[in-house]
Amino acid sequence: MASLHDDIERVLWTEEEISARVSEIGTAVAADLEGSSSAGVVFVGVATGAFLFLADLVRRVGRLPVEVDFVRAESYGSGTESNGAPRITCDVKVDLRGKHVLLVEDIVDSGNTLSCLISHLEAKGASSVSVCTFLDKPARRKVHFKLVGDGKFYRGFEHEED
Ligand SMILES: O=P(O)(O)OC[C@H]1O[C@H](OP(=O)(O)OP(=O)(O)O)[C@H](O)[C@@H]1O
Repeated sequence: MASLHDDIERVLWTEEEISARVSEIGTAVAADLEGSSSAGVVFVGVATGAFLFLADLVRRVGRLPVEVDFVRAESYGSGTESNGAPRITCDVKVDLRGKHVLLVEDIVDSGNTLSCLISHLEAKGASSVSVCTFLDKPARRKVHFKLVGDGKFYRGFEHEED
């Protein structure tokens, strides 16, 4: 079985840099969502890519009470180009009505997946939808997404290369 490390061409950020950045985001998210905690805060990870970032983030939000769930959206075939029509193949189980959702991604590229998932979570009754992505590639954006309510956009790192 291939190792996760077999695909790594070069290191962009060290473990220490990533850890420090995730701590900064966790602190910011906790401060922003503290006042919303009585309504309920749900972190929704986009499976499967976001699972490690989500786990790291949850450990960095201090005492903010959060529920955790996952959603899966499939937009890529065997290649690396989005086909523009993500399909939700595994949905959240938590009741999102009236709650504040933080959608946690590993990468935002074309924006197709995010746009689809934000609409989906809004339709499930979330009163706000924020987004937190480990990596953002704004130069590759094809779809502009709109956050819900007083939702915010958090990014760990920005990268312009393919
Ligand atoms: O902005 P977009 O162009 O929509 O691309 C971003 C999406 O693509 C990747 O998921 P992928 O479909 O590769 O699934 P995976 O996380 O299970 O690998 C990534 O995890 C995002 O969900």
